[in-house]
Amino acid sequence: GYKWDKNSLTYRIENYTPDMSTAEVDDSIDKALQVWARVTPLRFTRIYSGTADIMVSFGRQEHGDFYPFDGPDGILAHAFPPSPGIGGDAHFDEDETFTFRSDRGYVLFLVAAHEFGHSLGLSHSDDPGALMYPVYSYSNPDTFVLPRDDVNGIQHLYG
Ligand SMILES: CC(C)C[C@H](C(=O)NO)C(=O)N[C@@H](CC(=O)O)C(=O)NCc1ccccc1
Ligand SMILES: [Ca+2]
Ligand SMILES: [Zn+2]
Ligand SMILES: [Zn+2]
Repeated sequence: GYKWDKNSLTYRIENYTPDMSTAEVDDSIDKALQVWARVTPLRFTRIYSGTADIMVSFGRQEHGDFYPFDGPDGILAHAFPPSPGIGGDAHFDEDETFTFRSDRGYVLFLVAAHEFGHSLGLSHSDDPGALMYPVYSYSNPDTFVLPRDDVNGIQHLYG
């Protein structure tokens, strides 16, 4: 389908990047989901075993689907639109350097928030200020506000 037919979704962090502490990864993923929960009826519950709607993992090159990663830079991550199975899952390229708050490397919170947009059914935006714009650009995670284009997009699906 093009959207989830339920508002309560589960997520599971399957593995961790060595670039950050586990607490920083957990916080980045949680905050990235909150970005979308704040403007929709969607609610996210973390589970620690079994299959979640949104399975979060780090991998490099060939990592189990037909979309191998490409080494440092280029593709940073990808996520699958809503559906059973791999739908909703978000994969992060382990050959990137992910960071918590620094502008050196890619801020995991920002990349994850973008990927979860895809996990919820959003495509890319042509608005250069949008989170769903195809190319990453650094912004301070502490002052991040979801741009209007993205709010409109997600509320069009789940508003
Ligand atoms: C064709 C897809 C698989 C490209 C892939 C992407 O959009 N994933 O959601 C990706 O990693 N795009 C790069 C840019 C690129 O490959 O040219 C990116 O920076 N995506 C992550 C991103 C984009 C905007 C804001 C935050 C994070
Ligand atoms: Ca890459
Ligand atoms: Zn993948
Ligand atoms: Zn994308």
